[in-house]
Amino acid sequence: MADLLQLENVSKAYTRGLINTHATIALRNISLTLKEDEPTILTVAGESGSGKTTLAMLLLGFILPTTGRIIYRGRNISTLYGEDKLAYRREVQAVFQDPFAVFNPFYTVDHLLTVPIKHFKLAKSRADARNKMEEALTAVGLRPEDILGRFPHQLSGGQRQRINVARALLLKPRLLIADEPVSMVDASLRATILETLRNLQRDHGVSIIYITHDLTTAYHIAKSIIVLYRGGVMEAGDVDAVIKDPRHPYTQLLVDSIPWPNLDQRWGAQPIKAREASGGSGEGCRFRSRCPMAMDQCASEPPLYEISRRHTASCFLYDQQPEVVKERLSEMLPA
Ligand SMILES: Nc1ncnc2c1ncn2[C@@H]1O[C@H](COP(=O)(O)OP(=O)(O)OP(=O)(O)O)[C@@H](O)[C@H]1O
Repeated sequence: MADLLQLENVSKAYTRGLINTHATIALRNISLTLKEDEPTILTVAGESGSGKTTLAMLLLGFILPTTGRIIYRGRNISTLYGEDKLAYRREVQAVFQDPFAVFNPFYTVDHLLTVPIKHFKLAKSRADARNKMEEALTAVGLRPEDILGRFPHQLSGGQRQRINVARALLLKPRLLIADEPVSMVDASLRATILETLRNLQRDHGVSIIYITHDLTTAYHIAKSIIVLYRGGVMEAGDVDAVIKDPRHPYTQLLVDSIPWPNLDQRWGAQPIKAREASGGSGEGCRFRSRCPMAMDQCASEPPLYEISRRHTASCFLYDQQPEVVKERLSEMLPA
């Protein structure tokens, strides 16, 4: 089976200074393979400075590796020119962290979507262009009639990020580099965007490299994971296995640092009672020992766990302040 993408011992050093040169090794000896006929979601996880964005920049061809090769469908990307380079630019798309940054506030959404259509000559006529925009918006769960004609400030952060995904989808990419796509989006919208990405992989055959510092969202959507630390791969494998049973101390640290409200903690005189103890099953949730919600009683609004494999990342309690957790739990749990 042919490889879609292959990284062979890729390293990247940034050098500065002319006489006393100083090098920062941002990535060292990274190797990975994605198969062409098996669209998948691979997470690249790591703390700040571990080399994640450098990897994204390399994959998008914005910078060149210092050593090693990036092979896309059999071709070294640093040797692509002309039509081949254009095809690579079309087939490998990106969604970045900031859903606001790519929008020009003076233009409507239509403009953002029309530019790639024109640049890559994707449509034969205006009507065809309009159909393609509508198809892409529908594929990411947006209603074209609600979205087209609007200015960026008239949209929510989650809508803007899904429009970014739709823009990528217009180009029928084979590979999507999603660099922290949900980190600037409200917690309640994260699951929707992650679900959109998963649909892209499942229904449109797009492979996704999902870059994040957040292991819960990685666990949520990815099949496999590589964990970066100071530019090197610390651990790699099936996401379930790596997160449930991290072998490397750094991965253990990352897993242990997943924030979660301490439900043993007492606020005031009243202990927080686990709903599990009062009959809920909690089945299906990885954090059921820590979360008081049973799956059928999970109070995420809307009940996001339904679209997630586990309701960890999408649980609205996930990254709330203790005061909010206290308030919401007291509303939901029996006294
Ligand atoms: N243009 C550059 N010149 C010099 N050093 C750089 C440059 N870009 C990144 N670095 C360094 O390379 C290392 C990896 O940076 P990178 O941005 O890839 O990390 P990251 O994991 O994406 O971090 P974050 O999550 O904070 O964005 C860091 O030590 C960073 O300081």
